[in-house]
Amino acid sequence: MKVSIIGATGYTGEELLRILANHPQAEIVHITSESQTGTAIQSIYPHITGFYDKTLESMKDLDKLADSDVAFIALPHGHAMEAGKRLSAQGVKIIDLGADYRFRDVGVYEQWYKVPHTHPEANAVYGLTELNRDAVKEATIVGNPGCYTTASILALAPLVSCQLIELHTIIVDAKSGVSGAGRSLSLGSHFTEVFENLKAYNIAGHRHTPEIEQALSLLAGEPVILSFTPHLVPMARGILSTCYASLKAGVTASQVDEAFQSLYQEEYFIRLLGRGGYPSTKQTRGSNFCDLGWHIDSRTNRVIVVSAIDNLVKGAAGQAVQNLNVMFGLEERTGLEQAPLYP
Ligand SMILES: NC(=O)C1=CN([C@@H]2O[C@H](COP(=O)(O)OP(=O)(O)OC[C@H]3O[C@@H](n4cnc5c(N)ncnc54)[C@H](OP(=O)(O)O)[C@@H]3O)[C@@H](O)[C@H]2O)C=CC1
Ligand SMILES: CC(=O)N[C@@H](CCC(=O)OP(=O)(O)O)C(=O)O
Repeated sequence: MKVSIIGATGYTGEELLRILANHPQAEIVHITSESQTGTAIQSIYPHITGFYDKTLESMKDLDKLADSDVAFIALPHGHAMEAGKRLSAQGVKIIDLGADYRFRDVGVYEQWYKVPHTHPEANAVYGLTELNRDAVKEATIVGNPGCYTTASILALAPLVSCQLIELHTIIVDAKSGVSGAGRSLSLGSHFTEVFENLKAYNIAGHRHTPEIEQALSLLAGEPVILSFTPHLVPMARGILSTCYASLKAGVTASQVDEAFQSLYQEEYFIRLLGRGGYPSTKQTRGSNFCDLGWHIDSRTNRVIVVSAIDNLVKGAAGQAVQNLNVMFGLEERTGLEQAPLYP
């Protein structure tokens, strides 16, 4: 299978290379960068072996990439649509790691991302694999989910689909490592700003809010709106999402347990730590696992679900490769079975 990566110099591009180096069916044919065209990838990311002969090409000559079976796009939002449109018209399957193909209603995308959608006819599938596997199988364009959204939707999906919670009470409180902001330099991700610091940002306005709401609304069969607060933590990788909701009257702890078991017991990448479980980012670091633990607070009648992922793996490149495997009829775990890196 011929694979290209558009935007290979960023963190998620790097992570795709790291994972695909161990994927027996993937042959990397093109990798692109605009700032470092002509540079060998080995000189940028010497820790990855397996691609010593690969040099970064420009995506300006996009038609050259048409010999690929599939292209991963790992660009900032707003930049995937032109490549997606042109390459998919030439029969190349697309997996976009950014936000351009995540929304069913392009009006919602335009409202939150402040960019016109130039490929509204794409018929893209939202690539949260565990919830959308059948559609991903048939997809030609996949909008790979965001990192906070993957952790949060997987945490809340059992409760919403089994109708166990009051939908208007959902609160998502999530923390991310700094690689979630990408590799380019900015004041907010500067070492002295982040080290020994913990802060919330984009309260009541983060762009992952409508993405979580879209997925949960589809599961609920009615509109869901919720509060989402992201935080930046001084670590390189990892997302911990703590999700709260009020239980509907009469819902028991064992109904909550059953909801998680019935949705996820067959899912290799979802590890249920059970009622009373405490997921942590280090237990998933470098892996495609999502760990879930849930608690019932009988004093407040709330359920609290804790979810941990690696933002660059299950939150981006790992899930993208999981989707690649589903789209091409491969065993879903191919290239993704590495254990978390601990401690
Ligand atoms: N980091 C994370 O944890 C996650 C990221 N994502 C999404 O994945 C996408 C990539 O993220 P990430 O790898 O972190 O980002 P980085 O900032 O690390 O990398 C961005 C990449 O895009 C290229 N690029 C930047 N600006 C432009 C431009 N104007 N035109 C063309 N290429 C450009 C860069 O290449 P060069 O400058 O060399 O040309 C680089 O390869 C984003 O949409 C992000 O939101 C999704 C889930 C998680
Ligand atoms: C720590 C940090 O800055 N994280 C990023 C989320 C990265 C991401 O997944 O954003 P997309 O939806 O654009 O893919 C943020 O909050 O914007």
